[in-house]
Amino acid sequence: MFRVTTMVGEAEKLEKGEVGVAAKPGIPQKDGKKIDYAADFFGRQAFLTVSGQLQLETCACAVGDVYTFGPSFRAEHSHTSRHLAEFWMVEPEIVDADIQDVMNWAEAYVKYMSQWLIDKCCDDMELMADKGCIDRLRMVASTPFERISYTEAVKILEEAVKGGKKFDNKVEWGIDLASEHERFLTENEFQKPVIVYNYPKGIKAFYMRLNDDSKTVAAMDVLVPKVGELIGGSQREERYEVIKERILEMGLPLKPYEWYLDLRRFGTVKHSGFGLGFEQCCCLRPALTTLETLFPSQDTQEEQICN
Ligand SMILES: NC(=O)C[C@H](N)C(=O)O
Repeated sequence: MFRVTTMVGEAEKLEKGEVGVAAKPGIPQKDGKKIDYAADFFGRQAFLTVSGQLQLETCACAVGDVYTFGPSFRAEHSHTSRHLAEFWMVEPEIVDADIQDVMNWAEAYVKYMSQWLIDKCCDDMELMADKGCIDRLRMVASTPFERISYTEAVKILEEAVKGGKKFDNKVEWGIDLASEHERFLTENEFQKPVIVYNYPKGIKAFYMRLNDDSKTVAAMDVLVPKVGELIGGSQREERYEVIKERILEMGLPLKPYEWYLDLRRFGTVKHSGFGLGFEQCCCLRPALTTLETLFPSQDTQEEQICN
């Protein structure tokens, strides 16, 4: 019934220089206003989706709870243990759900998968997994996840720094948490999965619902030991005027989002969703600690191009 497609028309306009790219920092350019794909992440023009979320919101508003499971792409080098240029993501979109509901769903889902693996694959894991793996899964399946706001998370990290803990990345309210901070929270501070919610609006996407303080958005990340971020999600901004303002505030053009804005313009419903990184999820399980070891044929920056 539904297929996520890339916005080829928009990409063509970008290539012809019909969309003002000059205003966008970080996009390589040639001849003044055309995009220089040779200097871009994949070295040539590529049509890749980072998420099916916006289209999925349309489906959810029409037919109720929905999900997709498919490939997603990020312009991230695959040279570290945590990033892949291509990965698979499970993305549910849930109607009549707020940030509390979506945190409950995410926690229940991770617990369910962990328990399922314990019940069905214990023998396999005993054969191939590291020693702590089954215990880790049991802990994830049975322990209530800690829930802290981003502001509380920053306070904990600042206290740790005062106490002598050294991080490579700066800890400051308003800056995104780095992997090392996320792992500190889940592995050292709480020693169990942690859900961090209410992030500063400046570091999150325009579609996340603005909180009453006008500084934070109803976003949440689920962090788990050994992996860091496993899930990212949010309550979606359903108020037409507010989301329009957020798009403009982030320097994005309104035109490509008109169809998305229609979902608010002509009446709407409270809804929320999340994305679970499938490869990250697999790292929680067996003894494989890097994403590359899990997927021998995974696509990297050099290899990945969809024509
Ligand atoms: N469906 C989601 O909320 C996931 C989010 N759009 C992402 O790409 O990470």
